[in-house]
Amino acid sequence: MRFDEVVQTAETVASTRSRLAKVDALAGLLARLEPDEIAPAVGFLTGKPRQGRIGVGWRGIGAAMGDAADAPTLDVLDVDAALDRLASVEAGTGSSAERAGALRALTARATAAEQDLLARIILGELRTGALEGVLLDAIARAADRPVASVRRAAMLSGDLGDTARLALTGTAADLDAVGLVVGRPVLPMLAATAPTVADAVGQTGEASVEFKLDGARIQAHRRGDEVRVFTRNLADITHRLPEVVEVVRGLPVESAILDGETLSLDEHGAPRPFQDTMARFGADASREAVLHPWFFDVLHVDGRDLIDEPLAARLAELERIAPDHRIPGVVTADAAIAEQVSRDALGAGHEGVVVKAIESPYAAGRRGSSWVKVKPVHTYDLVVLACEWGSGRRTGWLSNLHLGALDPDGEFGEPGGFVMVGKTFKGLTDDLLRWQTERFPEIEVRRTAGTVWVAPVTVVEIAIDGVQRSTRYPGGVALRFARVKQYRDDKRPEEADTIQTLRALLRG
Ligand SMILES: Nc1ncnc2c1ncn2[C@@H]1O[C@H](COP(=O)(O)OP(=O)(O)OP(=O)(O)O)[C@@H](O)[C@H]1O
Repeated sequence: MRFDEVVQTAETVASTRSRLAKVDALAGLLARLEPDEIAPAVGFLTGKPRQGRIGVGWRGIGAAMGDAADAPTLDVLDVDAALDRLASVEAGTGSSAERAGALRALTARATAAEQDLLARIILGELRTGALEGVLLDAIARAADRPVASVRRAAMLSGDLGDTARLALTGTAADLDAVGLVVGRPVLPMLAATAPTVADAVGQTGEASVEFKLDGARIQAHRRGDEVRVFTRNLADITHRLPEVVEVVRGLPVESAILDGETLSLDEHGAPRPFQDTMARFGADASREAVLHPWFFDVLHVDGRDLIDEPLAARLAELERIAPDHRIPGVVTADAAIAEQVSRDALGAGHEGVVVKAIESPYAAGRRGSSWVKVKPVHTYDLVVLACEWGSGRRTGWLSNLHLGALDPDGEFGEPGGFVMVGKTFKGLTDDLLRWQTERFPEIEVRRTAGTVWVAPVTVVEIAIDGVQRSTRYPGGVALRFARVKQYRDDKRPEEADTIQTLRALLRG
């Protein structure tokens, strides 16, 4: 298939608000793909190429976008092969020139619309949070399979392209046979939010009310002596967490998949700031903080998949295999007892609680209502749209952040775009100022004397005291007393909080 057909479908999907029309366009495209084109095309549509990170940034892309071809000639497999070449350039002397050459060879054959999509694929910058859900429907439609089967396979394999290929080319039984594989990460189950613990328990009924530790999500897989640890986004960080690997290797099991949180504690056992934990996940990992794993779920033990078992059974297994590494919590249906757990959690310096329906299965990759988090401090994940140069003590540093909330349906602009809701320079440490002054020019899209506008790819967690109506900002809402808590490298922009969530606070 011509790459241009993928471009046109992506344009159709972006230009309509109708979910049905999006599914129609995508299902039509999927049905026309050859088997070996399916996984690459799904990678193009979701901005997550099969090859993973390509290693070309904004500057590299800008430099490679010369004259465009008049007519489309590229095939899906041409682009896939070119991305293979780009991704396989080894870092080292001459690598950027080699990458630039390979990229220019590709873009020279692309039309202007194709170049545009290529840039966004390579930067992984497609706004596709909502699109993945639509794609699941489209795959189900094109393959004539139940959406539930497609979703389950996608969540358990963590790979939408592979799932599409299997759905479209295999039998229904092949799709249903996709299960957990020890060593292959599963999309984690996520939590909804409630304003109070009583509301949360009202929603779940009898629940495991657990401390919500403010660390980083980990998924640990063990087979024999081999242990692998993955992040919330399924990146393999085994080599960064030797202490966690040791703990998992010491458990009395042959194989297991565990879900939990890791964080560092100070000498009194109180949690250290989230940044200390995240520093260990980053490229310049320091070894100062020792990380402890705390597990709250178990998905597999010794050949048995547990994801369809009720939480009560999974917790019993967890107690059996890792009693010393369980997250603190209490099983109760009584709101007063649950409130006490929350007070204990906050008293010990943690974020709040997660209230989990005791009968619920593990819904991989879903933010359902079986898990409900309650955090007294309001924090929201927003996206940096621009940054202003500081003054006074901050002269020479990029300081004041322009913050945007996700607008998934384009209620205030382009679907999947971001709506500005406020600015802040509060809460920024010198380390963060230094980091953003280095980082933002790398993702700059334009600048004026005082401000650098950046690609909307950086997620930052912001604490606020509330919101107020605004005539200045297009979404009609502005943050009150916003301050930076931390950058969330483990979140993608399409996972940011939405403008609708912030607007709902106006009513609250
Ligand atoms: N006991 C617990 N059970 C589940 N998740 C927990 C627990 N303690 C801490 N967490 C963390 O809280 C998160 C649950 O909230 P959610 O599913 O909304 O993820 P999130 O989008 O990363 O949220 P947040 O930004 O609040 O951490 C998990 O991803 C996990 O990292």
